Amino acid sequence: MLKTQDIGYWYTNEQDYLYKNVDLTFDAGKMYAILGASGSGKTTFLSLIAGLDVPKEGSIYFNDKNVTSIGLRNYRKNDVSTIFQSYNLLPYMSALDNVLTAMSICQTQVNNRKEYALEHLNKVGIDESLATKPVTQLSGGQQQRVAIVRSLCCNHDLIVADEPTGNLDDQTSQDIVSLFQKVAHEQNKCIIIVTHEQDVAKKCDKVFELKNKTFELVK
Ligand SMILES: Nc1ncnc2c1ncn2[C@@H]1O[C@H](COP(=O)(O)OP(=O)(O)OP(=O)(O)O)[C@@H](O)[C@H]1O
Repeated sequence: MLKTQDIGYWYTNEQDYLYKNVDLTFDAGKMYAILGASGSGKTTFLSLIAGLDVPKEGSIYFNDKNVTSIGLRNYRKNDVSTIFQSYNLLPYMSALDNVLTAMSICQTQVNNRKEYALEHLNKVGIDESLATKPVTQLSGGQQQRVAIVRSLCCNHDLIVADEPTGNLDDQTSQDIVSLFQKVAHEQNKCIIIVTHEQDVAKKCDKVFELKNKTFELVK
């Protein structure tokens, strides 16, 4: 589904590159973790595969098409959903409206978008009364769950998530990871998670560790 071919990235000087010649393949129906020390470049890598930035070298292919020929905007709208560390919810809207707005932009094909969104919010413990409050009145962990539901409701084939369980208690974190697992395996999606948590990585089908500027397959 997703392939990186010889990609390299650096911010200011090429000599200070984060990585070079990265050739990785991510398949549909699998959940991946990316581990690595703070500052190693995990978030940067997610922004490349999410089409938010472009590599300095090499190319990224989604279903054998170069994402630059798909067009980054089309790629983000139709193919990939991103869960950001900082949630990036629209603060003046309710949780439900955040999800519905994303579904409308992505043109999610379901019979009743509101019912679908509420059902998915419910699955992660956000009931209708919470879902209709301004999202800024929700706790950090609740907002994180709204951001996760927003990405799942777009029904894109690729979901990338930056520390999606960083703000959640153990039980909620396990529930979210199980939900991701189910979505990957039963709906044939590809899910790529940046995480510091070994427990999360253990539940993934494959794990890459970013170390010494190289991605190593450790599981
Ligand atoms: N916009 C930027 N301009 C210059 N350098 C940057 C920029 N963003 C990140 N960096 C640097 O690039 C390196 C990789 O950052 P990145 O956020 O990708 O790491 P990370 O592995 O996700 O870290 P963490 O686990 O702490 O979130 C860091 O040294 C960071 O300081």
